Amino acid sequence: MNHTFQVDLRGVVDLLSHHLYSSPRVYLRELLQNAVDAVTARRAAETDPPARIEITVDGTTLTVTDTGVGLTEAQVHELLATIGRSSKRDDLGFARHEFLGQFGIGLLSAFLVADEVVVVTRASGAEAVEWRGRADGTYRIAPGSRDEVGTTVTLTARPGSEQWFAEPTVVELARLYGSMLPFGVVACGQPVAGEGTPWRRDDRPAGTRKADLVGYAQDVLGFTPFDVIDLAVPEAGLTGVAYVLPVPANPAERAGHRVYLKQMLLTESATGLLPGWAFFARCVVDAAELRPTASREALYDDGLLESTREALGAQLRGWLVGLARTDPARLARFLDVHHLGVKALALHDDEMLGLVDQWLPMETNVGRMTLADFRARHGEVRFTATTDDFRQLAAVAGAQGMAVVNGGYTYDSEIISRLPVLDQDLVVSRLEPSDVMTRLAPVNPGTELALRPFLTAAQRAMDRMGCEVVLRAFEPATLPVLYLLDRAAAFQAELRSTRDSVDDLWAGVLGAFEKPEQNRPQLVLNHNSALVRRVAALGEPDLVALAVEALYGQALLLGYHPIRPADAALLNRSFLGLLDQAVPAEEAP
Ligand SMILES: Nc1ncnc2c1ncn2[C@@H]1O[C@H](COP(=O)(O)OP(=O)(O)OP(=O)(O)O)[C@@H](O)[C@H]1O
Repeated sequence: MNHTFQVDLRGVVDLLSHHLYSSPRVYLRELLQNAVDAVTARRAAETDPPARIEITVDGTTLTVTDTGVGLTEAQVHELLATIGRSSKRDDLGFARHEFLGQFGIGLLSAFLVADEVVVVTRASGAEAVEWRGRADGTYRIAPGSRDEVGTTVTLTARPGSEQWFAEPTVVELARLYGSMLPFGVVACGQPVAGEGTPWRRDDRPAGTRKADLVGYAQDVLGFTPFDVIDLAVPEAGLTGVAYVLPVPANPAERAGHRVYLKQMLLTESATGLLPGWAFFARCVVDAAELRPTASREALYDDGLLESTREALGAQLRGWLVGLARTDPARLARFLDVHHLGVKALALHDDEMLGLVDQWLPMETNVGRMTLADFRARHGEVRFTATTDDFRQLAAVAGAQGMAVVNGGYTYDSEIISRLPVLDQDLVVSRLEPSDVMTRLAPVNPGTELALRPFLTAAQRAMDRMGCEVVLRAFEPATLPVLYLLDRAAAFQAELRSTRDSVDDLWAGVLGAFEKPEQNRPQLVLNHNSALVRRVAALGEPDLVALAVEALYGQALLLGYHPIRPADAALLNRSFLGLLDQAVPAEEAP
C-alpha cells in the first residue's frame, strides 16, 4: 500500500529561515513577487486588465492586494496548501519563462514573520474563497468576501517580528525589491514603482535619459559615475548599464552588482557578472533568462551566466576602444584612475595591449611617455624588472645614452614583454646592472697601474662586505660611485644573509647553493669624479678604507639598496672615523 509523505511545516520554515534566506525581510519580496506573477498571468488571459498592487499596514497587520488572476477553490487546495506545487511550471516541470516564481515554496516565507496567513482570492467567473493557513501546518477554507478578481494576502506579525511590519520598513522593502516594476505598486499610500528601468528606451530626450541614469547612480549607488555604458545581452534577456567608477577600485575586492530578474531585485551584490578585470565598473542589470538560486539572493552560476559575463566584458572593452578613437583626452583621464584594470586586461587581450601601448604613459629615464612613443624614438625597448633596479640604473644608463623604461610597476614588465605581439620585429630586453657595467669605459692602463695600491686598499676594505671594487670612467661625473647588484648577485647576497641567521643544518643546505667567487656585487668607482680622484690620491691606508666605506654607504643609499645590519655598522664606523679625522684632536691638559 502506498503512503503519502507528511511534512512538518515548522521544520520546513525553520530550514528556510536559518539556511535558505539571509533575512526574514524576504517575506515581502515573495508576496510582491506572487502578486506580480498573478498580474502577469491575468494579462496573458485578458486584454488590458487592471495591473495594480497595493501594500498596506495597520498596526501589526500587513496586506498585499493584487489585481491578478486569483485562484478558484480547487486551485487553492492544490497550490496554496501543497508545498512545492507551483502554477508557474509547464507540463514537463520546467519554470515558465514569464513568471518570477518557480519552486512553489515562496509563500512559506510568510511564516518567517507570522503564525497565520490569510488569502482571500477570486478568479474570473468563480466565487471568492478564503484560505487560512497556520504555521503548525493546518489550513481552513471558507467562502470569501471579495468583489473584484484578484487576491489579498494578510499577515499578522508574530510577537518578536513587529519590526518587519513597521511602515517605513515596509515602504523601503517594497521600493528596494519592486522599484523597477513596470506597473503601479503603492506601499502605505506611497507609489514605489511604475516607470520600469531607468535605462528603458522611451520618448525621453537622450539628455534626460542620461541625467536619469546618473541620478540613479547618485541616489542608489552613492557616486557620480565617470561614464555610463549601455549593456545588452539578448540571449540572457539582459539589459542594463555599467557605471564606470570615478575613483580607483580595489582589484582584490570582488565588485558587487545590482541584479534584477524580470524587473524585481535579486541582489545588490552579485558577483561573477563581469570578468575579474572589469573592477572599474558597477552594473545594474535586469535579466529575464538568468537563473536565481533557490534563496533568490544570488545568480546561479551556469553556462548562461558564463557566456553573459563574456558578452558584458566584450561590451566594456568595446567602450574603451571606442573612447580611444573618439575622445582620447577622456580616455587619458580614465586611465589615470583605472590603469590597473586596463593593464590586467592587456596581459591577455591584444587590443587592450595596443591601447596601453598607445595611451598609457610610463616612467622612463627619458621622461614620462607611452610605450608607442618610446618605441618610435628608441627602436628597442629596454626595461628594468623592478623599480629599485630602475632607480639604481636610470641616471647612469641615461648618461651612457641608454633609454630605459621602469617595468617595476604592477603588470608593466609583463606588458612590455608582450609588445612583440604588436610589432614582431621589436626587440625587448630586460636591463640588468651587469649590462650597464659593460657600457662603462675602463680607465687607461697607465692610470689603473698607478692606482693599484689604492685599489688594493679599497678592495681589502670591501672584502668584508662581499663586494668587488672596480674603477671606471663614466658620466655623470657628479656620481662618484655605483653599487651594481644583478639578479644572480642579489640572490647570492640574500642567501648569505639568510645563512648567517639560521641554524647549522639549514645553513649547510643553503651553503650548497652558494657560489662564493662569482656574481659578487660591484662597487664601481667613477674616475671622472673629482672626489674619487682625491680619495684615490690619499696615501694613508686607514683613511682610504674609511673613505671607500663612506662611498659604499653612499652608493647603497643612492641605489635604494636594503641596508643590512653589517652595512649600518660600517656606515656608522666610517662616519665616526671620518669625523674623527676631520676634527682636531683634544689638546693634552
Ligand atoms: N497573489 C497570488 N495570486 C494568485 N496565485 C497565487 C498568489 N500567491 C500564490 N499563488 C499561487 O500559489 C502558488 C504557490 O506560491 P509560492 O509563492 O509558494 O510558489 P511560487 O511562486 O510558485 O514559486 P517560488 O517558490 O519560486 O516563489 C503559486 O504558484 C500560485 O499559483
